[in-house]
Amino acid sequence: MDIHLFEALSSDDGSPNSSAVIAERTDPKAEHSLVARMLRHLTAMNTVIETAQDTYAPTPFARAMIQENFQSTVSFIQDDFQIANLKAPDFFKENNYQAPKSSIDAPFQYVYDCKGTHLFEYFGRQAPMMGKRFAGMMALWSKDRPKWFDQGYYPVQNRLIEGADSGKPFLVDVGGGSGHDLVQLKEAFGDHIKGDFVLQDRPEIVVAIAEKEVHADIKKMGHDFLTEQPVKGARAYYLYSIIQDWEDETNQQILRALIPAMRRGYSKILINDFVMPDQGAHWMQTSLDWELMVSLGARHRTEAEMRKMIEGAGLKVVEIFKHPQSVDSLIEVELAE
Ligand SMILES: C[S@@+](CC[C@H](N)C(=O)[O-])C[C@H]1O[C@@H](n2cnc3c(N)ncnc32)[C@H](O)[C@@H]1O
Repeated sequence: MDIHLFEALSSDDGSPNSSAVIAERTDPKAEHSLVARMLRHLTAMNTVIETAQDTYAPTPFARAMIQENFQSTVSFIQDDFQIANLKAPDFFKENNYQAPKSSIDAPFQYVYDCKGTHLFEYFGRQAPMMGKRFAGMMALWSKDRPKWFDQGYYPVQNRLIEGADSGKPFLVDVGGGSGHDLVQLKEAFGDHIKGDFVLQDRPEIVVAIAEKEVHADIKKMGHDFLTEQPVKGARAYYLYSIIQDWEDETNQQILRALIPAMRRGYSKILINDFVMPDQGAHWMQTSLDWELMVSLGARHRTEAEMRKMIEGAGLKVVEIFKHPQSVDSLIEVELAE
């Protein structure tokens, strides 16, 4: 990425070129023999197609690598995060092989020498561009997987759109990152939904999200979700990949902060998260569970653990929805009786 190899490969609209031509187009310009070796390896990895001897064309994946979110994802995983995985054994050794119990004392903090600072605070205080790369990765993570509002998953029409007051906030994406979810929901339902869409995140993340990335009519708002929700009476408060990031006490604080804003019998909280099965977890769940431990000292929960945590915050689980081709769950929550 540093030498813009994927851009060089995809110039000429992806027509095949020799390694010499591709090397000539890298920026900063890399030595031909280095680029040729990269291309040979990328071919072996099925990222590039060798159409003839020493002649290369990009695959759709290589072309996608030009997009900002793909580049953010690779940079975050490779440059920012991989080091925490590599050093995790040292962290475990120093901590007598105990699993991290706190989100401010995990392998990430060990590596970045920031014990006492949560990953998201670290982004805000010391590394806003790391935070932006992280948000790009989250946007890519949800791409081309079933969306919570797709057919066969959560019945948005019946459960949210019907009965929604026009002119009132429709959905608040709490800790919504780059806003990809709201953008896609808006694209899927268009004018069907009358109320406002609100994207909330930490102020530095909201500032870092470029205007072009979210529709102008999605309101953007810096808000700390540990404090009382300022948007009152929305149809839904949506939490995607939020609950998985924190320990139970903090999650209950996040959920309780929504309660004063909720209208009884009308407002819902929608939690989009992995719910770990009691047996036979999918590798996507187990590997993300590991990443959560390394970066946030956090974990995925089983259904029983989720219910206990949600009910302990003074709320009730109405129903848990799953998509047949996905390992995510959408938990619909309302105020307790
Ligand atoms: C795992 S990401 C999920 C982002 C988004 N929901 C998505 O799925 O792409 C967690 C998000 O929570 C945000 N966040 C962390 N602490 C926060 C706080 N105290 N208040 C508001 N947002 C916060 C982070 O900035 C980040 O965007």
